[in-house]
Amino acid sequence: MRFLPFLPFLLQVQIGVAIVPFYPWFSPLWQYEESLYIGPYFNTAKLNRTDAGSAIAAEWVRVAYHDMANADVEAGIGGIDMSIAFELDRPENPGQGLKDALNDFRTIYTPTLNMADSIALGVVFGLVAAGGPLIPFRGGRIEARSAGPLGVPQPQESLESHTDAFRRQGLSTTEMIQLVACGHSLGGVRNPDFADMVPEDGTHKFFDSTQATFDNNVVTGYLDSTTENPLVVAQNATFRSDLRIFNSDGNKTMEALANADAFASTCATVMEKMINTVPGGVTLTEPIEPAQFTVARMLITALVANQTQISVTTRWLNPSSNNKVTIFWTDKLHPDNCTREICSATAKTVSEQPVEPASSAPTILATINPYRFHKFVFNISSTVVPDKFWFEVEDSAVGDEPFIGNNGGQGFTRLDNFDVFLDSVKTLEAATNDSLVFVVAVRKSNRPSKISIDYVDISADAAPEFNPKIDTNDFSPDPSIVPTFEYEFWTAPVPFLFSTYTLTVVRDGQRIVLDKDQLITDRVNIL
Ligand code: HEM
Repeated sequence: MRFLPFLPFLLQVQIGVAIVPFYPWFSPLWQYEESLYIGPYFNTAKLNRTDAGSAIAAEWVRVAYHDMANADVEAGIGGIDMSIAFELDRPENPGQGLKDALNDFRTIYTPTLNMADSIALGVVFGLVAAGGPLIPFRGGRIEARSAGPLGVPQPQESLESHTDAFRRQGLSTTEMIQLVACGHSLGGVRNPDFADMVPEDGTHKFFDSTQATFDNNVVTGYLDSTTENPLVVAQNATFRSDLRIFNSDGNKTMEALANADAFASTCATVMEKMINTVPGGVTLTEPIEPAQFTVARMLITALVANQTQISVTTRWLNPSSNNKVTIFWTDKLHPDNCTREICSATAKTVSEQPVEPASSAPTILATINPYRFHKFVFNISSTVVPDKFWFEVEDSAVGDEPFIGNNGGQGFTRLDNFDVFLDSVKTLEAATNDSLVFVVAVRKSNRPSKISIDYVDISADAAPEFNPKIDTNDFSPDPSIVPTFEYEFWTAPVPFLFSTYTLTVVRDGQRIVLDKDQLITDRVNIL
């Protein structure tokens, strides 16, 4: 499977006097930005999973710490790299919570937003969703392929062993106290995992009374001795690791965290340090900022009357009330016929945030960064070969001249000028069958020799357990679907449980790879 080249640097555009980041269409940076601020990959409905007892955010934060905790920063070994997926049978990693968290990330896997980056993003989303601070997200983590060394601290260990472990992780004693207090703001201790501390079958003892809210009650309850945190008040003193850690500097650090604002900003700093701890040789991107202007969801449909329908959505940050967007395109075969008047369309529908279901983390991020979406739906003749799209945004924030959204000068192109596109997906009405049929439209005048789909199979038997697996199927012409004037239709089966896919088109010995974002369809045909 081939993906577009990685661009670790930050590109910029000027809006009025402000310089804002720009992420090229379909680049990994563009995918990170979409994941962070809109969330089509990182399905945040998972934050509302109800089978956990603890807040989902607690599971996401704990899995990140357990992934990072065996790091040896000086030796450049370990960090956030998903090695935890290979370490779940160790006594230092007990609990269904770690597995459930990894399962959440596995089902949204893409090669860019891989398991290691998802573990880090889970902390960003988890904290915000629990009312905590927004920490910057950098992408670029690399997945481990095997287990790392032992090294996750356990409650029965001594203070000295904890201090050593945190030093190995690159954290001072003060940072150890801060990170433990911040982490233990969420969730608690579970009976099946630590029956010595929580003896009643199937129960939890939370670290504080607000286990789903990221606040400093865990600190204030400890300081005024009202806490029921099992790691402070466990009957068996051996398990009181939080107590030993919290008072290891005479409570100086805990007293500073008693101020709610100081707690939020300190936690943002140490949690960011935690998720940015990566193995030597891994370079993270700059923090992913909200883009000023971006384009998503280009849907293409072959209509019977020799027309192709295009639907595409743009997103504009901090819109003024007079904000208006127009789309333009070129026609590769008949450029002279394609004037500004003929080859342009205005937005059909306009929507403001929030676009995601209530209470999901991207909604919160989007509230901080208000967007306006413009959706275009228009038809062009199927004989047109559109090789470039661009947008003009009129908005008083950018002055009298419109902002030209042309993807850094390249235009928004599809690599194959609409010669192959995903037209629809066939499925059974009840989602009980085990495969879908992908239908691609193929321009008859430019038939490829081969079309295949690589998809990430996330069915439960992937091995190792949380490691997504990539499978390939070939398309073949399907005479049961009536061709249009320009297009015929090819089909290939894909199992229900996939997270992402790319299409490879081979023509004249050349391979063109289109990824999922260039291959979206809203059309689902019932078989
Ligand atoms: C000496 C260090 C630490 C020890 C001994 C320790 C110990 C524990 C224990 C025993 C549990 C209960 C787990 C279960 O019942 O399944 C727990 C839960 C948790 N820990 Fe820690 N922890 C430490 C550091 C941290 C750090 C640094 C973080 C994050 C920054 C963290 C985040 C969490 C979270 C969020 C939970 C709740 C999980 C849930 O409710 O599902 N811990 N910890």
